[in-house]
Amino acid sequence: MAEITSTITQSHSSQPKLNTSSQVTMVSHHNADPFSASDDDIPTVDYSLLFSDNPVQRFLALENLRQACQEYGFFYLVNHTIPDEVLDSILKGFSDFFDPKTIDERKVFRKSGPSDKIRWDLNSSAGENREYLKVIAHPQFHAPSKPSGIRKILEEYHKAMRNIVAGLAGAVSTTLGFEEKYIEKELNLKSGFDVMAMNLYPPNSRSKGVIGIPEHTDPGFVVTLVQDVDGGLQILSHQGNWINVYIPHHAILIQLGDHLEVLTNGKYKSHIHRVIVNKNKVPRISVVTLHGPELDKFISPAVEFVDEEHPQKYHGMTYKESLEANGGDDIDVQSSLEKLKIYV
Ligand SMILES: O=C(O)CCC(=O)C(=O)O
Ligand SMILES: [Fe+2]
Repeated sequence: MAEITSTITQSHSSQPKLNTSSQVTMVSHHNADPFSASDDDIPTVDYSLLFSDNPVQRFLALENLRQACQEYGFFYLVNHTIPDEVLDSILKGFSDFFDPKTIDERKVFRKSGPSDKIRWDLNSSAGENREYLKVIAHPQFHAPSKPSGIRKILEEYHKAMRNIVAGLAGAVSTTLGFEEKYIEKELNLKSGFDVMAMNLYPPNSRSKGVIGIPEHTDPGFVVTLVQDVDGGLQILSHQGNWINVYIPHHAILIQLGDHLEVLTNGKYKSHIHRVIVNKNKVPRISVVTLHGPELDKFISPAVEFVDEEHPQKYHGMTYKESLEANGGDDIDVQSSLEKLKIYV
């Protein structure tokens, strides 16, 4: 792609003047990578300090969480209480699950209808390059039974992650100035609808294009993500620049979901992200959980976030309606944030 740039020259008057004739220069962008991203910092939140008995420590940790939610919308969670072995075993478990030799066994989970509880697919095209398994993990837990042990590993991981998310809901409520149970009640997280996606991205040598998963935001309260190796997850910041994600070993990436954005009338936002696979030498596995509200819960901006200065920015919908608003079904959870937004 080439771009014409004009040069600004100083004329005799003190006003700058646009020179459109002889000094027009051609700037070539043939080598510009449209998927490049910066290595800007992503905030880190210490989970254990959010519950510290030391009031000063707790206050500072909550303030750090508030800034991470308001100024970024995504952060690394450390000291989070999930044992390293639980994280290692889910990543190892899915590395075994995605064994290329057993691909035919996974095909039984190909889409069979809108009420699938487990779904598998393999996309290998210019627009998306990943193999994935999705399961509905809450309120009822579903999992494949092979390879042996995978169900137990998945269940243990999901249970531990739900505990963390319940703690985060309390802490995030506090940062918004509410009592700890606020988000839990507004979204009815106890009966929340959780979907897990285990993704396998190919190395660049086996990819049909640069995109692992195209740009999107995710519905729900928060998304939790763990991975085996760094490689290609990028998030679009508030400022509009793409940032590479490098998750510290055994940390969890937290991304705020669309329905926290709706509930807070845009104070805490979800962020567009994508996965780019063109630099990966090895395959990459991620385990992503969308922790959602109860399906029948109607979610709209809470009155506390709406006033003359902050008019209502989103329509209300039940969680189920919003998942289906873009033609997705329950397990194929699709963001419908654009449909929820009120444009004035
Ligand atoms: O695998 C990743 O890094 C991101 C996956 C993702 O965004 C998703 O499954 O919603
Ligand atoms: Fe996502």
